Amino acid sequence: MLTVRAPATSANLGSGFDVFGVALDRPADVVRVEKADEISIEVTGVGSQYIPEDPDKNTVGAVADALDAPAHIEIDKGVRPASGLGSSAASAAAAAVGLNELYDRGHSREELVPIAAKGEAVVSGDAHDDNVAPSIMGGFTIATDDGVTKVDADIPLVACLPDIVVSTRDARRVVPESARVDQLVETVGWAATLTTGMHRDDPHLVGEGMNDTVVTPARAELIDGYSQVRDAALDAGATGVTISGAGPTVIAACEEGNRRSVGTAMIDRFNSVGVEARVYQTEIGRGATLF
Ligand SMILES: Nc1ncnc2c1ncn2[C@@H]1O[C@H](COP(=O)(O)OP(=O)(O)OP(=O)(O)O)[C@@H](O)[C@H]1O
Ligand SMILES: N[C@@H](CCO)C(=O)O
Repeated sequence: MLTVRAPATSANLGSGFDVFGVALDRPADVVRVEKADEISIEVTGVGSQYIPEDPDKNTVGAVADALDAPAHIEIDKGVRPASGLGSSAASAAAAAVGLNELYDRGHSREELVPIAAKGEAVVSGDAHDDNVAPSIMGGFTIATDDGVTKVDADIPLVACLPDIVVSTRDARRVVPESARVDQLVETVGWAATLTTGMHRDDPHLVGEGMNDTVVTPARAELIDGYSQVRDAALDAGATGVTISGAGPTVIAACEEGNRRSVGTAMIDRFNSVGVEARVYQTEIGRGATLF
């Protein structure tokens, strides 16, 4: 039996819709894989009551199929489903790394990204790579059809998860079908600024690059209190704030010493609009770890 820990991730980061992602130091899923004649799945942990054990409906089933690697797969969820923290991707990433090793398939970490993304297609109808790439490879990742570029970056982050459920499938329905040229121009500027910030470990450039006038405003409507929470985080010293993945988690970049005050401000503001929330004081972390 092999054990793999794969981290939560935050996709998009505002200006990088379906492209940018970061691995978070915490929380994480822990997945155990053991060779078997057919695929079977057991799920425990946070939100496990909402996660199907049917291999056709769980992200890890699609990964085992793609690797032709039948196994008994135990998933201990640390990442709540429908959180915007890449919950479905963390399990898929862990399964891809574990089954690749168990069956000695010889794929590189980068080659495992599109394989793990097949699991994402099962739950959201779309095989986007922006959560599985950082969960497998760690750091800040730029995932395109041409492959994954990874930057090891050190940026303090606060992820605030409200007690609201937003499925990726629903959040993709509100994404606008088109954008104006002036919006494309500003998005390119922000994306370039964010990428430079990651290279320089500069939370101010990263925060500025987390802006977005195309997808985030449409999705903000799905999260009660989003704009108030964003303002509160910025007032408390966050350098940038946006929706994490498809939401409802709200993610803030900040300086090392500001994580606690930013997190407290975000929770308080969600509470003030009647929404319970919890906070992860975290940072950009490593990819899936095999034990
Ligand atoms: N192994 C798994 N872990 C978590 N959710 C799973 C898994 N397999 C299937 N699902 C289903 O996927 C859905 C959650 O995935 P979804 O992409 O909506 O959330 P997320 O992964 O937290 O968000 P995001 O991709 O925005 O970060 C739930 O309906 C859940 O039942
Ligand atoms: N890029 C994806 C991430 C969520 O899985 C989205 O925002 O829909």
